[in-house]
Amino acid sequence: MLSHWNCPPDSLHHLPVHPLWQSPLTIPGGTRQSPINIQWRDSVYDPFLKPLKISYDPATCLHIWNNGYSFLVEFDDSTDRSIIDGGPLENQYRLKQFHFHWGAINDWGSEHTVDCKFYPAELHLVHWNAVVYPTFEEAVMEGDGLAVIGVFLKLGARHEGLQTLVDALPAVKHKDTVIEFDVFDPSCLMPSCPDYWTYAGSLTTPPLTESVTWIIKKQPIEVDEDQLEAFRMLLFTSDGEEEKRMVDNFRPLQPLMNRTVRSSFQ
Ligand SMILES: CCc1cc2c(cc1OS(N)(=O)=O)CC[C@@H]1[C@@H]2CC[C@]2(C)[C@@H](O)CC[C@@H]12
Ligand SMILES: [Zn+2]
Repeated sequence: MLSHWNCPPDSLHHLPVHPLWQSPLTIPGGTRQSPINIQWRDSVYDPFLKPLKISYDPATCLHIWNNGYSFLVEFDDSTDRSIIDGGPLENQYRLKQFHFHWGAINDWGSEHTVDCKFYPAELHLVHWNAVVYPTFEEAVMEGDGLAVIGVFLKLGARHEGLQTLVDALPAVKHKDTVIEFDVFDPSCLMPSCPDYWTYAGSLTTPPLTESVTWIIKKQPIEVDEDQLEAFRMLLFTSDGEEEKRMVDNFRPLQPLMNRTVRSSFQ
């Protein structure tokens, strides 16, 4: 029996459901929810898709914030110094923040799957359409408001660029802690291969708005076990509360409905 999002029922493991998702999992009338399973053979090559252009200024990095759901590395988005352009996008989009989703163990953790395969973690770089909308909060509510680049993390060699971020994580162990983090170039987290899938979707955390053009890189980046363990020692809980490890902070797969996933590669 294939579930409505065409992945076989999760017979081996009963995937954990984060408390945030124990409430109603669906948005009434939602037709373009995320994450989804990307069935490689069903994706459609689109020769008109352009290469994705990424230009980030490391000096726009501001701080790391544990918001009780993930840790966000936030950027100064008051100018067009860190932007993406091209790809499936009509405008350039400004980098606002990046964050990750991961599992308690390496068998799962990513939000998107490829042919029903989970990766241990997934990086999201959140950008907004400052050409058309005056603020990020307004762009969050619009169909072409956001563009999120997704990069899968797989277990392998230590990622030197990620290590500077990993070394800072103990300082944001608890929910609502923030530390200054003022130089970081997220381009170092991009895989070398330019290939990507793209589809129209949503935020995977509240407000779950259907405002995201997703750009999912085909090639994962490699990180080592110690780096994944560093993510898992963060807490969902504030200082003084009973400790709950920040793990399994990914939303369950959502139905594809009437959508096509396009690929930039054949
Ligand atoms: C980490 C998952 C996360 C948090 C947030 C967004 C997006 C997020 O990840 S995801 N997977 O791209 O959906 C976009 C909306 C953001 C929110 C962080 C908190 C806010 C910035 C609010 O203060 C106002 C808009 C909110
Ligand atoms: Zn995310």
